[in-house]
Formats: sequence, C-alpha cells, structure tokens
Amino acid sequence: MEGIDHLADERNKAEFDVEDMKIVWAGSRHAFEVSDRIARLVASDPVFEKSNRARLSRKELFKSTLRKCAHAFKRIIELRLNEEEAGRLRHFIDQPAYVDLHWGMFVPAIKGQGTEEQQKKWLSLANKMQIIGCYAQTELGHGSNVQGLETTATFDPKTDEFVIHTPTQTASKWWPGGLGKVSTHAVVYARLITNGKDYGIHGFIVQLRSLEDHSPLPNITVGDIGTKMGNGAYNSMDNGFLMFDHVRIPRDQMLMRLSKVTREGEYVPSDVPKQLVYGTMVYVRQTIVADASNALSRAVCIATRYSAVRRQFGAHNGGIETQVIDYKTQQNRLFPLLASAYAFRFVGEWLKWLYTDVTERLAASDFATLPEAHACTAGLKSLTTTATADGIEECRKLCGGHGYLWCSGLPELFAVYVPACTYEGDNVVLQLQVARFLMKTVAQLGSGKVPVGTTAYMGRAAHLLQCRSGVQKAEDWLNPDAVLEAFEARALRMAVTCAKNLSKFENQEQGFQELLADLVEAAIAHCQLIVVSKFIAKLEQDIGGKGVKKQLNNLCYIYALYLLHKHLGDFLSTNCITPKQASLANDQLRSLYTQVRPNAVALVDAFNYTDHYLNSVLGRYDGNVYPKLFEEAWKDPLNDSVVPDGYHEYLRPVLKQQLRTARL
Ligand SMILES: CC/C=C\C/C=C\C/C=C\C/C=C/C(=O)SCCNC(=O)CCNC(=O)[C@H](O)C(C)(C)COP(=O)(O)OP(=O)(O)OC[C@H]1O[C@@H](n2cnc3c(N)ncnc32)[C@H](O)[C@@H]1OP(=O)(O)O
Ligand SMILES: Cc1cc2nc3c(=O)[nH]c(=O)nc-3n(C[C@H](O)[C@H](O)[C@H](O)COP(=O)(O)OP(=O)(O)OC[C@H]3O[C@@H](n4cnc5c(N)ncnc54)[C@H](O)[C@@H]3O)c2cc1C
Repeated sequence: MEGIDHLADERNKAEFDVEDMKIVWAGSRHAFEVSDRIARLVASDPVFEKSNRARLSRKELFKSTLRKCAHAFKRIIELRLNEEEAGRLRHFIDQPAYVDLHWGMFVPAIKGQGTEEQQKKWLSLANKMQIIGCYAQTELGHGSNVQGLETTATFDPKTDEFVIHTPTQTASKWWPGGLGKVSTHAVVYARLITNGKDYGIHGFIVQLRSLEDHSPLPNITVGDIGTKMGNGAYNSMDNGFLMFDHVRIPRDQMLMRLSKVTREGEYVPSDVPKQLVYGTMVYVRQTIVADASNALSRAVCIATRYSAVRRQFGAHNGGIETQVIDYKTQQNRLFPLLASAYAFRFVGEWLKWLYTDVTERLAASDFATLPEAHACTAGLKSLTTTATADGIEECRKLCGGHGYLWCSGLPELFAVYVPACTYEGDNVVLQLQVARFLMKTVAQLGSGKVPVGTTAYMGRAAHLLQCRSGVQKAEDWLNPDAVLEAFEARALRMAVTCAKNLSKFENQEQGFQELLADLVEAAIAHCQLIVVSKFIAKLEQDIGGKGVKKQLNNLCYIYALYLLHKHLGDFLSTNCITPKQASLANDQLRSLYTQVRPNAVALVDAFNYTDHYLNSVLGRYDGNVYPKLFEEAWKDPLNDSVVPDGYHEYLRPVLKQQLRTARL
C-alpha cells in the first residue's frame, strides 16, 4: 500500500537519535546539509532518472551519460555550485562517466606534476571544460608494472618537440576511462628518451581529438575497448585504446614540475623523490578509500531494510513469520558489514587528513612521511575495496532470490564496484607494497630509528612479541586496550615471522618472491589494525547526540571482534590469544548483535540515502517491496506482449512437432 511505512515499527525501536547520527556519518553538519540538498536536487530532476539503465543498449546508455553530464554542467553553472557541491552532484548522479577521470585524475595530475605556468595554461581550460582530459597510463601489456610501460617520448632538439610513439601492439594504451570516445586531451605516461638515453616514465599532455569536430588528430588511433561486465554498470564509461604513430608535441607539454628537459635536450633530474611522479595515484587511492564506505553502506542499507521486511518460517498457530533479520546467521553476515561501512567511513576521514598532511609537508620539502602515505593509501585502498566488493555480493545473497534481480540494485552495484579491486593498482600488488614497507620497518628495529605513525606500535616490539592477552570474560573484549594489543601483537608477530623467514634466503628478492603469500597476510593484518585503531580513536572524540556514541561503540567492537573471529588462525598461531579467549570474543560478538538488532534499520537510515540514489526495490525507504517488485516486472519489455516475439517462428513449430511425435 502506498503511503504506509512498512518499516515504522523498526524505526520506532531505535535507541538513538538518527538525525544526530546522520551528522556523524556525513562528517559535519555542513557536509550533511550539502549532501542532503544536492541528493534531493538530483532525485527530483527527470534527466537524472536511472531506473531503466539495464534496458538501454550500450549506445543508448552512453548517449544518456553524455546528456546527464551536459545537464549536470549546465546546472552547476546555473546554480553557481561550488567545487564541493559539484562533486556531490556528480556523486549522486551515480553513473560512471568521463567527468570522473577529468576531475578525478586529469586535473589532479596537472596540479601535482605541472609547473605553475603549465597549471595556469591547462587548468584554466580544463576547469571550464574547454578541454576534456583522461589519465592514460596503463597499456595492453603492462598495468601493474609501471616501469615496464613501452610508449616512448623521444626529444627532438631540432624542432624542440617530443615524439610520442607506440612501438609495439602491447604498448597501446588500454583501459583509460574517458579516452574511448570523449577526451580531447590526455596525460600520457611514456618513457622519456633524450640524447639516446632512457630516463623512465614521465607524464606528457597530449591532444588527441580536434576541438573543432572531435575527429582524432593525425597519426592517432583511438577507440573504445568494448563492453564490460554487467548491464548498465560501468558500461556508461568509454574506457579506451590509443596508439601514436610518431605524434609530435611541444617540449613544454612534458609535465615539468618534478624533472625537466632543457631546450638543448639535457635531462634535469628532480631534486625531490622521483616517486612523486606517482602522486596522482596516491591521491586517487585516498579518494577510493573514502568512497568504499559509500558503496558498502548502500548495499548494507538495501540488505538491512529488506531483511526487516522479509519473513520466512517460524509461524506458530497461524501467527506471523520470523523477520529474516532475527536469524543469528543473518546478523552474523549482515552486522559486520554494517560495522565495516562505519569503520571505512572513519578510516577514510583519517586518510584524508593524512593525505593533506603529507601534501603540506611535501610543499615544505619534507619527504619523510611519503613512504608511509604510500603504504597507507595502497594498503587501505586494497583492504577496503576487497571487503566492499565481497560485502556487496554478500548483501545480494542476504536478499535471497530477489537480490539477484537487477531492480534490487545489488547486481549493478557489484558490477560497477568490483573493478575497484583492480584499478588504481591490483589489490595484491598494493598489499605487497605495504609488505615491503613493513619489512623495511622491521629491519630498522633496534637500529635506533623509532617507528612513527601507523608503525609506532612496532617500537613496542619487546612487549608485543611476548605479551599474552589478559581477557578473562566476554566483556573484557570491550576494552580498547585489550583489542588494540591483540591486533598489534598479531600484526607485529606476522611481520617479524616474515622478516625472519626472509633472512634465511641469501638473495632477499628471491626470498620475497617465495614468501609473497605470507607477506600479503602480514600486510592485511597491519591494515586491519589501522582500521580498528582509527575507529577506536574516533570514539575518543567528542561525539554528541542521544545514544549515538553507544551505537558507534557497538559497531566498533563488532568490526574488531568479527575480524578476530574471521582471522582466528592468525591470532591463535601467533599465540596472541588462547582458544578460550577466542570463544569469549564470540560470546561478546553475539551479545553485540543483540544490542544492534533494534537499531539496525535506523543505523542505515543514518546514511540518508534517497530512493533515487539507492535505486533498489528491496531497499525502499518505506519497505513496500512486494507490490513494487510486481510493478518492475510488468515494466520489462518481455511483458509488452502476452505472446513473445518469435513464437510463430521458433516456438509454435516445436510445439506442433511434439504434438505429431506424441500421436505416433
Ligand atoms: C572516487 C574516485 C575519484 C576519481 C577517480 C575516478 C574514477 C576511478 C575509476 C577508475 C580510474 C582508474 C585509474 C587507474 O587505474 S590509473 C592506473 C593505475 N595504475 C596503477 O595503480 C599501477 C600499479 N603499480 C604501481 O603503482 C607501481 O608501479 C608499484 C607500486 C607496483 C611499484 O612498482 P615497482 O616496485 O616496480 O616500483 P618502482 O616504480 O621501481 O618504485 C619503487 C619505489 O617507489 C615507491 N613507490 C611506489 N609507488 C609509490 C607511490 N604511489 N608513491 C610514493 N612512493 C611510491 C616504492 O615504495 C619504492 O620505494 P623504495 O622501496 O623506497 O625504493
Ligand atoms: C574499470 C577499469 C578502469 C581503469 N581505468 C584506468 C584509467 O583511467 N587509466 C589507466 O591508466 N588505467 C586504468 N585502468 C587499468 C588499471 O589500472 C590496471 O588494470 C590495474 O592497475 C591492474 O594492472 P594489470 O591489468 O596490469 O593487472 P596485472 O598486473 O596483469 O594482474 C594480473 C594478476 O597478476 C597478479 N600480479 C601482477 N604482478 C604481480 C606481482 N608483482 N606479484 C604478485 N602478483 C602479481 C595480480 O595480483 C593479478 O592477479 C583501469 C582498469 C579497470 C578495470
């Protein structure tokens, strides 16, 4: 029935103030108000309709994406939206598009790697979208191994130009978003060659298409790489291929903030770490961590509301059946994901702070925290995207059969989200970067160099390598010190074990390759510790609102104790806890589930998602699921006619044939 809130009973059960929790989730009252206003703006604009996305052909979907982007740009200008508001507008439109790469990578790459003069020239064009850019790094043959890229940029001193060339098929750029059909320009990563010497990978601004008629410029071959996983989903994006046949660009289109090539062709190396050429990736990884909680919370919101609506079994004497959310198995799968959504929100906030801090330090020529910023962004990007992709799929299963329908919102969300485990660095490759950082830190223990920041705990190695958990009863697992010590001891012991095993190899690199799987496990343990510790740190902040802190406390310990339960092998094999303590952690976890249960729907309401943004029949705010499932079914093109197209050609003859056979 329209107008009835089928989840009203659930909402009435809440023991905290949802409006206050909305502010905590958003990060500030200001952030909440901006998000709320812009989400409503998008939801009320028919151009941003998306409920029929799965039924569009790729061409129709792509054209609708262009239309949405153009309309968004028009609205941004008409309403004089600022950068923050424009970013929220793109977010709530919720359709991957070339603009994501233009604003998310092309502009940041120029800001980070261009000289002041280059920024002035290119950003003034890019900011007005008089040019549209993408980030062209990955090639057909190499993505993870950036040093293995083959595209060349050879300096020609006669003309003061670089010659950009694709020497082999595997050197073709392949994957850049926005490249296939839209971008007029790209930041192209290529091997810089001058005076016959290869100086490695550098960034160059290259024009790809005419600003008059959009045709590719001479000697440039460009196109879309083809349809990707899922209906709708990431297919609104024109991921592209690109080949250069000796394309010439002026010397001043090399991004020269870090290193330079002079008019004479002399290479002037950077006086700052060469890794800064990877700076855009650090920036984007940080934004991907912040975004993980958006995707996970969205799936959890759908699964929680539907789990409260859905009833199966348990009716006695004709009574009402059990809401599936009341099954402990459902809670054990759903509530850790709810807790993870909040955990990733807070670690994302912290990572943003870390990124801002390192950026300010770099500007003051302090490079000391760059390795840690790289390890944190790489490791947390890997951890949060893996957990989010797996979590979305788990939410689909939590919704039973109906979760598999496109209109549940979950299949498309999964298909859009899952490449986050690959782009901006394959998640295993990124954890190996963390492992290298940890092995270096362990090697320096005892050298007098005190580990700081997220590795500060390693400085307490003497204690952490021999301590035993003091937990004696289930409630002891709600003590932050007990939880932190267990996670710190586990992370340190795993890292030290890897370091010891590495030292048995004469050739360290060979040893590293042999121990890759263990190293990844140690890196994950370190990253999980970061998330747990940042959640605990959040609880130490001044958080107001009726009952809000209590709920966050419950979620924090669900997150930590669920991880402990899931990775019990690590905690037991490193002797950080005993089997009895593990069992107490489980008892505590069950008790926390019971405490969260009456608040579950309100905890997902606190995300403040509009029905437009969720785009899910199962996750509707009013819980009116069943009539709406029917409405969606009737909209399917197969139901346009009672007898399907093809009946006369293909179905009737078969049925007639069967009749004849049956008569024989
Ligand atoms: C909300 C999102 C907003 C906007 C985006 C919109 C949409 C997003 C959708 C899709 C966009 C996708 C874009 C892309 O995918 S772009 C391509 C991304 N590609 C990668 O991520 C490649 C992954 N590979 C690497 O990053 C590196 O090559 C790797 C880290 C694997 C290093 O390999 P290698 O061991 O060969 O290292 P070297 O290059 O020799 O360097 C070693 C040295 O450098 C340090 N290092 C490495 N990376 C960084 C870094 N980023 N920052 C700082 N330092 C770095 C590394 O630790 C070593 O240090 P040391 O041991 O001291 O020598
Ligand atoms: C949707 C999408 C959008 C993208 N957008 C862009 C873009 O805008 N611009 C751009 O430049 N690129 C983009 N990319 C490319 C992306 O960055 C790369 O695909 C990504 O970095 C992974 O690299 P790869 O494909 O070479 O994987 P590979 O490295 O070939 O990975 C294959 C397997 O090998 C394993 N592996 C590789 N190296 C190691 C190692 N050293 N140790 C152990 N295991 C290893 C990996 O774990 C993985 O299992 C995009 C990709 C996708 C899917």
